[in-house]
Amino acid sequence: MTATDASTAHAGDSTAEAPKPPPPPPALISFEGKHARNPLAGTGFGAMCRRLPAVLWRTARMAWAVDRPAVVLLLVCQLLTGAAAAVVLAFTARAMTHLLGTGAVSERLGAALPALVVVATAAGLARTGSALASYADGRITPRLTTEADVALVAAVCRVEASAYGEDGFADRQEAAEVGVTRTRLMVQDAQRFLAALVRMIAASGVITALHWMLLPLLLLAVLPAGVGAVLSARVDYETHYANVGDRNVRSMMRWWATYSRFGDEVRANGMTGYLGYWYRSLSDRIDERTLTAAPRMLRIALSTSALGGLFLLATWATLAWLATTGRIALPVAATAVVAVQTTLGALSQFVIHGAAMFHTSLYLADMRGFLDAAAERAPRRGTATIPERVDEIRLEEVVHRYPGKEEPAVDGVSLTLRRGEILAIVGENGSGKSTLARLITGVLLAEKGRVLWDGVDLADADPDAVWRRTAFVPQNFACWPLRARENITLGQPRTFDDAEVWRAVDAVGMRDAVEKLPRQLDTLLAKELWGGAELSGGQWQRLACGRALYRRTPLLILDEPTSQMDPRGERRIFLEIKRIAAERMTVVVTHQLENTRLADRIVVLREGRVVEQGSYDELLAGGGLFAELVGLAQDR
Ligand SMILES: Nc1ncnc2c1ncn2[C@@H]1O[C@H](COP(=O)(O)OP(=O)(O)OP(=O)(O)O)[C@@H](O)[C@H]1O
Repeated sequence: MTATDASTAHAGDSTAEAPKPPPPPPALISFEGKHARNPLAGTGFGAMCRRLPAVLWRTARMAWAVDRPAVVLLLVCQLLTGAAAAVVLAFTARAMTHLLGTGAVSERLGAALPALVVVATAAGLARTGSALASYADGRITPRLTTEADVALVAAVCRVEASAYGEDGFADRQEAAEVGVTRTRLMVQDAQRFLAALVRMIAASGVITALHWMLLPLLLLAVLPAGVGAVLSARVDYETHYANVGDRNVRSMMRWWATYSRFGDEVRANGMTGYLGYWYRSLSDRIDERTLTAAPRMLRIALSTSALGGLFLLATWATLAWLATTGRIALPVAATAVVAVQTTLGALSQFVIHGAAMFHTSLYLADMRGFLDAAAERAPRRGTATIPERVDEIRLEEVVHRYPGKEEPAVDGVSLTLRRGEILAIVGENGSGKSTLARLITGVLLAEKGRVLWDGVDLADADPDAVWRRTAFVPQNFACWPLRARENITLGQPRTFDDAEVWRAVDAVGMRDAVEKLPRQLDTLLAKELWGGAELSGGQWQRLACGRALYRRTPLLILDEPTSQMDPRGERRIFLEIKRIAAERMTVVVTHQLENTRLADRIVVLREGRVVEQGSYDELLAGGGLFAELVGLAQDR
């Protein structure tokens, strides 16, 4: 995917008189990756129809997995409704024969009565069956949607971190999200399609018994509507597909623009107007594509309706001809009128719901495709386990290049970290520090070279075993909308009481702040939630450090852990790191070079390579990049 700013104008002059450039419209997003191939491109009508049995089968399997009794109830009800429809039609015909026959009215009514009773009973059964089928659908659908949603979230959480950087991954995820919301229509569509199918078979049998010519004509009358519905679904999906990228960026922007955490930036920088303009411009662009499709939809609807109407006219004309030429008796002709209406209704429902199923299946295919793609990107590294106590991490000529980048972010780094050691990683912005931290933890795998934990290559190790032994504070940590307790334990408590949690809270100097929360450790840390509370930026960072300390793992790795902290908090964290260092390997990435005094060794990165390493004093005396950076920091 490429994004190009439609305008690169800059506001150069802030005086009121000077002309200002207009606000730039949203970036144009165009697909160039292989994922951009519309799955419908080159698919013919026949191929589209052949999808239906597969969709039905998959729906049935998914529904069966969530609620078997409801599926059985649904199927039984469909059969019952269909059979009842056939009985209604057949006995209506019988009643008609009596009612339109010869003899006194009372005699004719009397003769027709048994058939009318059967019609009423069957109609009642059909209604009951239909209500029960809706009930079964109501039981299956919410759980089916939840299953799909949970599967999607789990799949995304499981993929290798490198997948996020793949071209189009986020757009495919967005398309899959639409698939999840469409899951709610899946059972309904399938149920209505099946109901119409059963009714159609029943009605076709009855109408064929009246005269063989009627059914083919009715089929011809309905077929254009079916073709039209499928073609319209195709156009609708094409529009949806063209809008995926824009919709994705719009929903991202919507979140950033409306999230309270970023509200100050939006207001105090006067961004509200631009955000509103941007949002509307992008929405207009999406609408424009949708509106472009409208005339195509109209053409399809008009032409297929006209064709269908012609065939329907032919059906009625044939019926009139059969009756007037005496080829069928008058009572049979009257029954045929009812039968034609019923069969027409059943056939129309059949094609309309068939098309709806096809339509839904397109979105579900996106979801399925994404889940398959995510499964392919799940870690497949091997099953080698890591010892409980890790004594050494060794990097051998490690190289990592992000997708689409010319230069590697980490370029041939070799270093060894031993238990009890504190390693500081420093360097200018973009020199590869965070990437190196991600490689040490195995969140990223080396493209070349090896990362060995006690001799086990992370490329062959079970990632869960590695991450059970890791405590990582990334540069961009999350402010979880969980209780304060879970923000420390991350839902992985080590003890049954809170003693360890308070110990971690104390270690980062947060006891006062947590005790002042309305429900202490039970307080939800999200002020948007009822009863929730908010922390300051530095307090959040202290909490993030607290959870890493709580884990007590062989590797503690902190990427800019104190950038928002006051000097007291910063000192406290570093003293704690030093205090517990003997039991583990510690890596600290920092721009606060004074803090590196506590490290046993400092590694200086430049353009992904280690250019210096040694103790604080050695590097300062060396007069290299480190000494220069320290000088710049002191010169501020
Ligand atoms: N997810 C990513 N996808 C693509 N490129 C990335 C990604 N993360 C980082 N990079 C690139 O890799 C290089 C190294 O980035 P890295 O974040 O490791 O630097 P850093 O030394 O931690 O920088 P800083 O001091 O600003 O945090 C940079 O050129 C950056 O643009």
